[in-house]
Amino acid sequence: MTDKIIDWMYPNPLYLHPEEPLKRALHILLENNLTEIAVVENQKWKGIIKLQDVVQKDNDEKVSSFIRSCDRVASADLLIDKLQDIPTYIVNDEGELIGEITGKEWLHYHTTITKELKQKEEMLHLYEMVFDTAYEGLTVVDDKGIIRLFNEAYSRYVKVPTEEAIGKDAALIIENTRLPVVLKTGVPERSQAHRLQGQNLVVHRIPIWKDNKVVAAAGILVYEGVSEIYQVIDQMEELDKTKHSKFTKDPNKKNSLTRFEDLLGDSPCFTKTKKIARKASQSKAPVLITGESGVGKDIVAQAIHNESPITRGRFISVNCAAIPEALLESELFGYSSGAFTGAEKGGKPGKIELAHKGTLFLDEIGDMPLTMQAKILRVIQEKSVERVGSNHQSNIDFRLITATNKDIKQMVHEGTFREDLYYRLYVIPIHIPSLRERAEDIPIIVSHKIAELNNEYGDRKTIDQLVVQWMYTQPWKGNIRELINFLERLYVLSESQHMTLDNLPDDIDDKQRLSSYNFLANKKVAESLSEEEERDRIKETLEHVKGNKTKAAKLLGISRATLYNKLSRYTLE
Ligand SMILES: Nc1ncnc2c1ncn2[C@@H]1O[C@H](COP(=O)(O)OP(=O)(O)OP(=O)(O)O)[C@@H](O)[C@H]1O
Repeated sequence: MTDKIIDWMYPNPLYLHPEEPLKRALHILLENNLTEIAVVENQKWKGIIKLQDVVQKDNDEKVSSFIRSCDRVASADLLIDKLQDIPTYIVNDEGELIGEITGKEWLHYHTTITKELKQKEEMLHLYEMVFDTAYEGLTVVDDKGIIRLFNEAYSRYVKVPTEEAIGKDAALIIENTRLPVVLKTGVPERSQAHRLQGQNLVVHRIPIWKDNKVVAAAGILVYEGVSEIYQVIDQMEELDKTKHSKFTKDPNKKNSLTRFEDLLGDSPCFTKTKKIARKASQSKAPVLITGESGVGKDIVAQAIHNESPITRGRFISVNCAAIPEALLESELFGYSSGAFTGAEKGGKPGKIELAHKGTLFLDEIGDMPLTMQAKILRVIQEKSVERVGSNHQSNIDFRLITATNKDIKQMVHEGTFREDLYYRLYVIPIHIPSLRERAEDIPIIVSHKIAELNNEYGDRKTIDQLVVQWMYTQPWKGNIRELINFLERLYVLSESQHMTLDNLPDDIDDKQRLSSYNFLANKKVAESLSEEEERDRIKETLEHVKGNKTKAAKLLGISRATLYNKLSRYTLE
């Protein structure tokens, strides 16, 4: 409920027609204990008549002769606390009477807000108590770095009384504080070691974003002493061990692989996606993951497999768009020896066979040719597979995850995707929202990526808040992949330790910028480049990363294999 009049007014006010006799007017006024009443003709507001004007008059006279104008008229959009007097008549833009605020509505509004205020006060008191009695040191600084909140625990750590700290610049009160840096960068710094009063502590520094701007930052000192971390880590390892034994999985098998906690982002829409994916991992039902390119379909599929207590085999991934149609069948089904000229002796198992007891991930399923769709459908129905050139059927048991950035339902309507297969795949649909729809996840992704890069390059670079703000405004058509490629490029190219907007290349305008960064991943851009231009861009990228092909492929947004192909085509090796 807002404070607007529309939410509080009485929508069916009493009124009279100008042609009605005073007799009726008097009757209504006296019966309802009113001193005035509205007059309306053809729904249009005409004014009011007052009891004092009509009380001694001839009862057969008409209401129209006694209408007075009245300035207690307001629109329904006005805030109720702006009203000067009651009763006030609510009239819309067409001049129609649509409600009124009398003493009754006014009282209702006031008792409600008083109650709400009281509840808020109680909540505030509760927050204050939690804040003050928390075991962790908590502080909040405003956008200028001035301490606004400072709890008892924090006061103990820094040995400055709370009253003294409040209102002071954090840099003067907290030794080596990095809260001003977090205010500047807008990027959270979690679980960082910090030395305070000769004591090693672990701190979190969290920027608080509002309307695309950092408005404050919170500092949290989590542990009394670093040694406690080791105890916590030990406890966590214990917990992990019991979890693995419960699921009787090989604890080393999937440890280094993607898990749900590795999926960065806690925006409401992405949290929902993760929740569905987590549930899906506990069953064997087929999953169909949809979402634009680069949103994380592949890693969500991996997390589902890795967290599954059921699929103990391998995660086998096949990109249906990347394999030429002629090879797809032998890739998926394998072949027997002598199936065709050049076939390996003893034959070769296909990806479906390799996924036995594990997960088969068919990426870009929308690009699977119709003939192959029929064959896959048969495998799903019969749970058996036959290698090309053999008539031996092997039973197989696998969990199927498919992904696409196409509208498969539309493809079914158009007849390019089999309806029966669609319904086999569409059991648990998981949609991953685009980065545009969850821009609030950008800072956490940036923070992780920069920490990773710092680790990799043995550096301590930071990023300016304006760059993060600018990131909020970008379309990120290539989603997370584009964002992390962009960050890596910015990191590598920036010569200063603090990456600012100045480090963005200025030879291209904003719109082109991002598509140019991983230009080869973007089909349209790649197609529009001449061979010479493509060669130059690859050469330039390789020079920037000092010949490191893995990094070059990442920056270009292509696989290493594609990069090698291009290098040999352009004789750049
Ligand atoms: N939530 C996330 N947290 C961390 N990294 C992510 C997240 N989502 C995606 N990524 C990273 O972004 C890149 C692209 O992700 P992925 O390959 O899974 O996308 P995709 O939707 O399968 O793309 P495509 O449709 O082009 O195959 C990968 O490097 C992946 O690790």
